[in-house]
Amino acid sequence: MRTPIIAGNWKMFKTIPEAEAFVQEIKNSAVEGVESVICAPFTTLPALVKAAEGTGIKIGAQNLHFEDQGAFTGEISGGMLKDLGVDYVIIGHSERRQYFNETDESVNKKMHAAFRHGLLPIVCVGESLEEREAGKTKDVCKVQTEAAFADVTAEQAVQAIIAYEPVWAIGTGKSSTSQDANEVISYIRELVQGMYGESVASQVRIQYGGSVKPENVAEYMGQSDIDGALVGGASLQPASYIQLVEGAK
Ligand SMILES: O=C(CO)COP(=O)(O)O
Repeated sequence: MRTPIIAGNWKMFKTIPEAEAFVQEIKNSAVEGVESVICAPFTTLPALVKAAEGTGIKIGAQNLHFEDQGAFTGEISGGMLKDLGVDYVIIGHSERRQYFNETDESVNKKMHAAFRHGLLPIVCVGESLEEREAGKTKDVCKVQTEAAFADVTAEQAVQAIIAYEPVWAIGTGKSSTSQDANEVISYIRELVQGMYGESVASQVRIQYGGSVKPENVAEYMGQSDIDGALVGGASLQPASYIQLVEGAK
C-alpha cells in the first residue's frame, strides 16, 4: 500500500506571518493515512518547521544547490535545509527548468545532494504543450525520469516522490484528465520498474500536478497509479488545503 501524499507548492508566495497563520488554521486537520507536506519559500522554512511541530505536517523546500558548500552566491545547500529540520525538497520543477536553466544533469546532481543530506526529493517531470501536441509526452517523461535517477540506488529511489506535472496544465486551469494522467503515471512506473525492478516500482509514490483543486483531487486519487498531488494555487488557502488533504483519503 502506498501512502497518499498531498504536497502544496507555495512557489513565491507568503511572508513569515502569513505562513505561521496558515499552519495555525490547518494544524488540527491531519487525516489519518494521508501525508501532508508544505513546500515553501526558504525564508519561511524555520518558522514553518517550528509551527508544524507535533501536527504531523511535513515541511519541504522548493530547490537546493547540488554542491554541499562553496562560492555560489545566493544558493542554499542540502545541509543547510537539513539543519532547519526540513524533510522534503522539490527538484526540477518546470518553472525552474524554464526560467532558471535547470537541466536534466543539474536535476540529477540535486537528487544526489538531497539524498546525501537525508532530504526526500519530490522530483518533477512533464511535457510542454508543444511536446504533447507532437506526441512526445512519454519520450519526454522517459528522458527526464531516467536522467533524474542516474546512479541513484534502489534504496534511495524507493523513498523518492515523482511528480508528473504536464507544463501546459500548471496554473492554467487546464488539468490533464484523470485517465490521461494515470496513463502517463503508469508509464513512469514502468520506467522505474525498468531501472529498479518490480518491488521499487510498486512502492514508489507518483503524484499528479497541474490545476489540482478540492473539486477534482478525489478523481485523480481514484486512479490506479496516482498516489497524490503536487498543488500550486489551490494550496495557498487553508480551507482549500484542508479539502485537498481530505480528498486524498
Ligand atoms: O506547479 C504546480 C505544482 O508544483 C501546479 O500548480 P497549479 O496547481 O497552480 O496548477
